[in-house]
This record gives sequence, C-alpha cells and structure tokens, in this order.
Amino acid sequence: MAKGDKQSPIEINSKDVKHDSSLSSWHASYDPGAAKTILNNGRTCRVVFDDTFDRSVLRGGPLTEPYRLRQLHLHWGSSDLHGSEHIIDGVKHAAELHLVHWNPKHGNFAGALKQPDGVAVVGVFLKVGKTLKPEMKRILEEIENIKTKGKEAPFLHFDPSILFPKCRDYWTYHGSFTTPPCEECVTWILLREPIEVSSDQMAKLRSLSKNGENEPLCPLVDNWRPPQPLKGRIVRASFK
Ligand SMILES: Cc1cc(C)cc(S(N)(=O)=O)c1
Ligand SMILES: [Zn+2]
Repeated sequence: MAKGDKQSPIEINSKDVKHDSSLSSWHASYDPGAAKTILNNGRTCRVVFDDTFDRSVLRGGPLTEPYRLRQLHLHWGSSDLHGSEHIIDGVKHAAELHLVHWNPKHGNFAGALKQPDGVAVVGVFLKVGKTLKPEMKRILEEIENIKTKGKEAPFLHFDPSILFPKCRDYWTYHGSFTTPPCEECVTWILLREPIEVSSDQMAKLRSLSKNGENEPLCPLVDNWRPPQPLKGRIVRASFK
C-alpha cells in the first residue's frame, strides 16, 4: 500500500487547490467523558477515546456520514522549524495534530481501514509563537508520566475540540495513513489556521523518549513522513 497512488502526507500548493463551494462546514461533537488514556507507543503520544458507540463524532465537511473519534496523536520535529507532515506552500510547521475518526458503517476500525471512506483524520498545524496554548497543557502535563515507550496513564474528561483554531476553513483530499502499512482509507481534513504553542511547549513534546524505561535514551523526535506524490489528486478548499 505504501507504494499506492493515494499516499499521505502531501505538499499543498494554493495555486493548484480547487475552491469547492459545495463543501459544507465540519462539526465535531465530542463527549469529554469518552477520553480514556494517554500513551507513549514509542512513535508518538496518543490519547485514546471510547469509540464503542456514537459518543464523540465528526460530521459534515466532505463527509456524508458521522465518523467516530478513536484517537489523537501528534507528529513533531527536532526543532521548531520542521515537524509537520503536510507542507503548505512550502511551509513546514513545528508539529501536526491528528484526530483520527472512523466510519461505523464498516462495523469496526479494522474493517474501516479496508474502505476508501473508512477513516477521516482532522489535521491541525502547530506553530511556535510567543503565547502558549493553555488547551495543550493537559496533554503536555501528562507527558511527565509517559516519558518512555509503553508508558500509559489515565486521561479523563477531555474534549479535544478545545484544541481547534477559531477559523474552520479547511483543505480536503483523499489519502492514506502516514505510518505503515499506509492504508489508503483516509479523507483528510486539514485546518488552514494553525494553533499557536510556545517553544517551551514544543520542547516538552520533544522530551518524550522512543526507548523503554531501562534502555539507552533515544529522543522521540522527527516522527513525520515526508510528502508523497500527488499522482493527479485534486485538493479542494472550503474557502476562496
Ligand atoms: C500510527 C497511526 C495510526 C492511525 C490510525 C493514523 C495515523 S495518521 N498519522 O495517518 O493519522 C497514524
Ligand atoms: Zn498522524
């Protein structure tokens, strides 16, 4: 699959994007009670949600049905100058937050991975500014407890929609997971407006380790995949 013609991430060039006035706005209605745990799996920091029923859902935008929130995770660099997976008009952001949702009409997540309309991932860019993002504090404070690979901690009462920027403009295209086996089952919804975090908050993210507790220290950084060939795909914009 990783050699398919609908791979992610991609570079987005505004001049090649098509404004689609038929694209509606997207809506996330998340139940804070669905948040369960936060985990360092050695590749990223992931927050897992209860997705056993339509409890936290994403609807609208390019989606024709509601998709259930399953997990969120991030990709970041070894410096503030890079780290995002998608690149916009040549700009690399310091990090990229992914909220992964799946289409319950396919029965379960494993089934959804096999379908072109199985998964929807909302991508939010993180840029470094002077101000910190208070809404990121919950996740970053928990990092102390999941420093090494395999560490997991309870993560309750959290509504990730507080992380969204004010502006709801987005790009959308059909692609894949950015980690192997890179199934081509993802409708990407990339938010145009980055959220601002502080350099200290980015440093906190970079303090995670790839290694297990009693193994040599290996910083968890640069967990992003480089851009993949567009192969003729059209990227649509909800905005002019
Ligand atoms: C590891 C991983 C799992 C899942 C479900 C999704 C992704 S991504 N980066 O494509 O959003 C990565
Ligand atoms: Zn991701």
